Parts: sequence; C-alpha cells; structure tokens
Amino acid sequence: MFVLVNLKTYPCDPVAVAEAVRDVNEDTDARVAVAPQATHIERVAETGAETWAQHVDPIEHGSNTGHTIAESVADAGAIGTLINHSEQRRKLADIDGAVQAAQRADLETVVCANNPAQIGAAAALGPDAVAVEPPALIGTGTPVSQADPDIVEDAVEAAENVDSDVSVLCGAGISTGDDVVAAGDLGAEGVLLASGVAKADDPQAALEDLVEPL
Ligand SMILES: O=C[C@H](O)COP(=O)(O)O
Repeated sequence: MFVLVNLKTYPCDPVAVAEAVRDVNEDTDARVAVAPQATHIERVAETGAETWAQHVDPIEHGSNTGHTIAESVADAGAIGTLINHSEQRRKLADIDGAVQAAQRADLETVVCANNPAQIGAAAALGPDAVAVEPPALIGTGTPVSQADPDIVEDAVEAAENVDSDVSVLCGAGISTGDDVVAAGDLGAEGVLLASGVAKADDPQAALEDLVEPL
C-alpha cells in the first residue's frame, strides 16, 4: 500500500514529520511519502523522505508569475505531485496540462477527484494514479473506506474500465491502520491522508499505527 501524507498548510513541523515518514518507511513493507508545502520541499527532501508536491501548474518556463512549475519542484527534490486536489481544483484542460507538465519533469502523478465519474475522466489523462476523495469527509476523521465504501469500489471500477495501469488511492478521514486495511480490501492501492498525521500530537506514532497492519 502507498501511504501519502499531505501536510496541506497545517502548522506542523514539516521536517519532523518527514523524518518520521522516512523512519517509518524503512520499517514497513508499505510505501510512505510526504507532500509538504512547496516552500518546504527542499528541506523535507533533504531528510531522505520520499517527497511530493501538493500541486503543479500547467505551464512551461516563462512569464507565469506566482505559478508553480514542475521542473522547480523536481529540482527541489520532489519525485511526484498531487494534481487537482479537492482544495486546489482545476478545469479538465488544466488538469491535463498539469499531468503533461509533471511527466515532462519526470514527476509521478496522482490526480485527485471527488467521485467515480471524475475518476474515470482523470484516469483517461494518463496519470500514474488517481485518488478519490469525497469532499464532505475530508478533515472529519470519518474514514471514506468505512463510511462510504461504495465510492471507493466504484472508483476502482471506473479507473479499471479506462486504464488498468492507473492505480487508485482513496482519501478523506483516514487515520488508523484499520482504515488503510479497509481501503485495501475495497481495491485501493493506497491512501491519501492529512489531518490524521499533520494534526497528531505524535505524528510518528500516528504513522506507525497507519502501517502497523500492512
Ligand atoms: O489530501 C488529503 C485529503 O484531503 C484527506 O484529508 P484528511 O486526511 O484530513 O481527511
């Protein structure tokens, strides 16, 4: 299972969480990675933790003030990027452009979507993975894998129908090892989570709990 921890803009110490991600990753068969804010990517990557960007824009080098270019996050040490997170939604053409920009920079891609229909559209763009996240459950602590199992199974089927090479992650409310196991039982190959680790009093303990059954 792939466990991707998005730090969003939570006021946690990104380096401390990254060190926990690195250490937990070394002791589990799961793949554990962290997506800090863009300005923290370099410091986080220097810990040795697998580091992802939270977003890249569909742009090339040039006059794009305030945008995030894929090559820069790759230069800073990211090996992958989220695209179209529920809190950073884009039009389909821009999602397509961002996937192409990321691939140009040799970044892995996870395109997020709200529901199975959008997952099918996202899978058609050729990312490495898609992540289904019902917005109403994000940040609630109510795990999608247990509260809305149908959306996960339907997302897996939607992606499979379009491109069986595209992995499916699920996210929203995931915070325990049981939630991750439930996601795997529904066909997901990974989970995308944030508050369960970023807001935990002890992020390392939270991570250890997440991967303990894997
Ligand atoms: O990127 C992570 C997702 O939006 C899930 O957030 P959450 O784990 O706080 O519900």
